Amino acid sequence: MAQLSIVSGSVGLITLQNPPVNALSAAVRQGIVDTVEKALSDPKVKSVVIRGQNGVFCGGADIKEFGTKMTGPHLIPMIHAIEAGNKPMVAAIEGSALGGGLELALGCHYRVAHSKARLGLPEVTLGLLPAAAGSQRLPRLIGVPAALNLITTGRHVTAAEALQLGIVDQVTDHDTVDTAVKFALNVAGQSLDARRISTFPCPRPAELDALFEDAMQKVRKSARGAIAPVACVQAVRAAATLPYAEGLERERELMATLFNSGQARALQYCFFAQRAVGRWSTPSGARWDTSKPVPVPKAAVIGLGTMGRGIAVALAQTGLSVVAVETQEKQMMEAKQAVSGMLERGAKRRGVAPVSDKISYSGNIRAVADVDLVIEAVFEDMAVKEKLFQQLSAICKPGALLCTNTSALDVDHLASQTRNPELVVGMHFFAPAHVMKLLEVVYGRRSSTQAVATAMQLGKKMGKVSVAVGNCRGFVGNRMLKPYIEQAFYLLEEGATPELVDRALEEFGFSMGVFRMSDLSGLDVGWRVRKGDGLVEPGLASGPSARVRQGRRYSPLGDLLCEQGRFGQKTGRGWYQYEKPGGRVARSDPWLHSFLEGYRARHGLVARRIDHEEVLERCLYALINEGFHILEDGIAAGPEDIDVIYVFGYGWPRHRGGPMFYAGMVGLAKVLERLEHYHQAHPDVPHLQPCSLLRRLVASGSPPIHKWREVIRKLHSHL
Ligand SMILES: C/C=C(\C)C(=O)SCCNC(=O)CCNC(=O)[C@H](O)C(C)(C)COP(=O)(O)OP(=O)(O)OC[C@H]1O[C@@H](n2cnc3c(N)ncnc32)[C@H](O)[C@@H]1OP(=O)(O)O
Repeated sequence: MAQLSIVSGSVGLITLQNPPVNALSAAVRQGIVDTVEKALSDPKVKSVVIRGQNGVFCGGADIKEFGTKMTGPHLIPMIHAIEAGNKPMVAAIEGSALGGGLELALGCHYRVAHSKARLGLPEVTLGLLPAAAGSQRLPRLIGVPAALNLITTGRHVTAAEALQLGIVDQVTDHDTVDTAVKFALNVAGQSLDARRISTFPCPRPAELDALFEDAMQKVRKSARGAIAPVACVQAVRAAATLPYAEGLERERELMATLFNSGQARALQYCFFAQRAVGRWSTPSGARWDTSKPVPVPKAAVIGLGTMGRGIAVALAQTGLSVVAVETQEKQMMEAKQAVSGMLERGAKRRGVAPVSDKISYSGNIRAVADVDLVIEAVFEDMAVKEKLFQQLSAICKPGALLCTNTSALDVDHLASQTRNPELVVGMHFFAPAHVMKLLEVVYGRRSSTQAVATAMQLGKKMGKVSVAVGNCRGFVGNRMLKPYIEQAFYLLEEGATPELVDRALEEFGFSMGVFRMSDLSGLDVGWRVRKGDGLVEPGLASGPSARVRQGRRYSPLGDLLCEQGRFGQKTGRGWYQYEKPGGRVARSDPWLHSFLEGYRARHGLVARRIDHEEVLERCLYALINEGFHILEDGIAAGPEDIDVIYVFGYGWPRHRGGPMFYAGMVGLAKVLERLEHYHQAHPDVPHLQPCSLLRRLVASGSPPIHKWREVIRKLHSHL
């Protein structure tokens, strides 16, 4: 899967052939070994250009091969043979040169890149390090600080930055291969002594120890328990402190540890899961590859609160004309200012001009008459939304899609308020909507294939990871969050503190524990929902019935805090205390601790010692159990959809793969056994009762996650 031809009389042109990204599969590696050998031994060939087919240099090692038995030549000796060869080798980089792709290019003596190319060593994002000598060559080429930055973050750099850093020798706007061939003709016959990066001494910055300590501290802080970034620092340190061959050996050892870690498997699973959700399907038979989205040049956002502002910005940044509607004057004034600030900051970050002219504002809902798609982001109240959908149905042009940004309400009910329910879907964004990558596209019973396809495509255009999900209370993300939060409340009743619960979850890898998160998003949000559900009963201060609602265990702790005006960060008090309303730094609050003691005393609850293991098992397994119910109900098409939603929308640590992948890693039988144990201890908590799909999976031998769909399919065919 690599071909050699001779061009311009004396240049050997090697073309990697493995679409779509020319990943370095065993066949491609063998092809490179063979063609390089041929080119080096052919007296007609004076210099060589290596390029990739179809405008992509190389996307790196073939990730699909990672879980399989290694066959074919190894990358390190293959790249070494290129570097050690006695004819100049020039990498012609178009599209991407990532991971093993860039390492291959670093083995070449020269690199020419197209101005639109992207280069990087993203192995860390797959739980690995650049172990085809990338961790040893890159610091020798561009210095330790820059190499540390690229290798520990995995970020892709533009060709311009690569030139500035010294990764490439030339950038062109013209045909890359033609330019590289000319380059190869020019350097033919020249000495290669100064071009073999592995022979370069690694620049040793002053204060080397301090630099690495600082780098280590930084990655430990941001890695949230991921081990690959730490190993990356160690590998670069080896480059800076050891001779090349010893550094290479250290790279190999570190890689072996990472490769066999569950984290690498989890991160590689996430890579493919993120792509799998794009191949969506619905129970009605609608599919990504057979449905046709309609173009959406003009959209409207209704309601310019926090969510509406973010959505308007995200749409404008995608290039759509946006009509932003807000009926309250004060809110409109604040929104205009906030939106223009967001657009300016976004433009500055991306190095482009702000797109303020893309948004027009109106206080009149009739302004949406000619748009192709409306996203409603008004107050989370069914009566308000019902009325709005009735109005939209009358105002909008025929065929316009009506989307709701509700985070939990019934999309079918909203659709029933319109003349064309097939044009209604949910587009559930996450705050801040112009930043967060996740979008849940909620199809209702009557949503047309075209409506789902259009919302999915718009999400993709907006740079979102869009997941198609069915309609139910809370959809996927928020439905699973409910039992998780509920367990956290129960743990407080039983003797835990917010600090203990949050610490356990943050050590697990969540960006924020449940109580810090609740303080950030506002306790009043859940309070309003519980009120709407008829769960809040302020009169019931004590006695056993105070902790039972609608026939099941209920914790009124959140309601009690709200009754005290403790809404979290915005009021300066919640589960923690803050320096002032709007403060960000959570501090332990003695008031809260004595409040909890008083609460337990009032309800005859005796505090017991609760450890991190119990916090994790109860909170996470309750959430996972709900995930199995969601699969059983057909609300998510597969476990990947749930995992992507949790990783991109809920701060689930990516190196743990998502809740469903994590359940598989822990062992489904263990998850089942612990749920049974906790349900026995808390029979009044239905969320702890193991889902029958989990039982069925365990009974069928706990198949690997990619086989779950078969079990689910069988289950559905029996229903
Ligand atoms: C040791 C480890 C070493 C030496 C490594 O090299 S590890 C691999 C390092 N490389 C990467 O991490 C790059 C991964 N790929 C990407 O970032 C992107 O795919 C891309 C920037 C190269 C292209 O992006 P895009 O154009 O948006 O396309 P997709 O991401 O959708 O990918 C298209 C299909 O190609 C599959 N793919 C991509 N890269 C690889 C790979 N390295 N190995 C195997 N398969 C790869 C990807 O899954 C898509 O497949 P489908 O989903 O369409 O089936």
